[in-house]
Amino acid sequence: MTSSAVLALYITICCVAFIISKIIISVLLYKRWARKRRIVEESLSGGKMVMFRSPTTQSINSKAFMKTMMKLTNKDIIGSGGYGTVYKLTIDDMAFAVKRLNKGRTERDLGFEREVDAMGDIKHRNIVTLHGYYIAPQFNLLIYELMPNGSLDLFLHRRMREEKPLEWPTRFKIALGAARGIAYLHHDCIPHIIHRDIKSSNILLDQNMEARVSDFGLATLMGPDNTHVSTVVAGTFGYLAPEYFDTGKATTKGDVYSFGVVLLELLTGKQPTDESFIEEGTKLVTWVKGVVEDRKEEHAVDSNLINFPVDEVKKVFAVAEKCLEPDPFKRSDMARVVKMLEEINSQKV
Ligand SMILES: Nc1ncnc2c1ncn2[C@@H]1O[C@H](COP(=O)(O)OP(=O)(O)OP(=O)(O)O)[C@@H](O)[C@H]1O
Repeated sequence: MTSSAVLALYITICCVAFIISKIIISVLLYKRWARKRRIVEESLSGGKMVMFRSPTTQSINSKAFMKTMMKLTNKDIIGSGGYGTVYKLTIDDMAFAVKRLNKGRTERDLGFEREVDAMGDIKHRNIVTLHGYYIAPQFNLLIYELMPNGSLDLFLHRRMREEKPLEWPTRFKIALGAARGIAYLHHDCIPHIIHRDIKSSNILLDQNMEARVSDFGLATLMGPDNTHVSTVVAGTFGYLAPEYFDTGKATTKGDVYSFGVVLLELLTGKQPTDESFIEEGTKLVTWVKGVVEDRKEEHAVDSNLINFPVDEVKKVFAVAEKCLEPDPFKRSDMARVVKMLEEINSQKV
């Protein structure tokens, strides 16, 4: 074969290979697109979307919402917990936090039902708003308002180096707001609601750093004549009231204890399960108790707090102690806790 014939053969082979590879890539891309479309259609077909009526959501089209939902990727994840993954979803310039719970494990399905039952009717400035939900054969979604400042634990314990620590007035505002939210659940909702998982990662912060109680996956509705609800022990280690381990009974006083632990986090900047406590064979609640008894509260205050009103901080330590009273009958209820914090607030100079 002449050299020009060889060259022509090479060029032909290259062209054919190029065209075949293009065809293969196109087929693969088409298959991927078709699979995605099928997933969207399947989830849209068997599912039911419910949006609660509100000025924010009335213009939202469920199909468009679900299509946007299906396009979310790992980049859109803003958090994840024991029950699901939380994504940020923006549609028509409105931002939502969408919690996706894969179906299959009964406790997750129960968590979803509890959350919808407990939160469906709640409207309170210190409780995160549930805008709606979606039920499909493979998964469930909970659609919340997005809290731009994330959760309190991020600010207290998982802060980036360059971020400023929370100042005392903000900490106090968060404490009072969270207390009002929990008191509303205990005293004003009918039936009363026990949250059962009060902790700093379930206190979210809006654009003004106002506290909003969230995550009602363990919440329990209390019948009108009940004082407690018997359950298996659930909740988060470090926040559970001592009597809960013995009795397995969820009561509003259990939430008060957990709120006391959150107050200690705000005051000391320490996590209830801080490694240093485990090494010393103690825990945050016991350590603070000793410090308060010795009247040395200043030594326990978060070292990130440079300027703080000593008297006010001591009074908040005293409120925390009332929440952490080991005997639930002697422990204050949430209405009393709000009152004590409001009194401290009104005495500010
Ligand atoms: N409405 C929201 N707005 C902004 N961020 C949110 C919202 N809801 C949840 N998040 C973020 O997602 C994280 C996970 O929330 P989720 O309620 O699923 O779990 P958790 O409370 O952290 O843990 P667990 O479920 O194990 O108790 C939160 O800590 C928070 O940072």
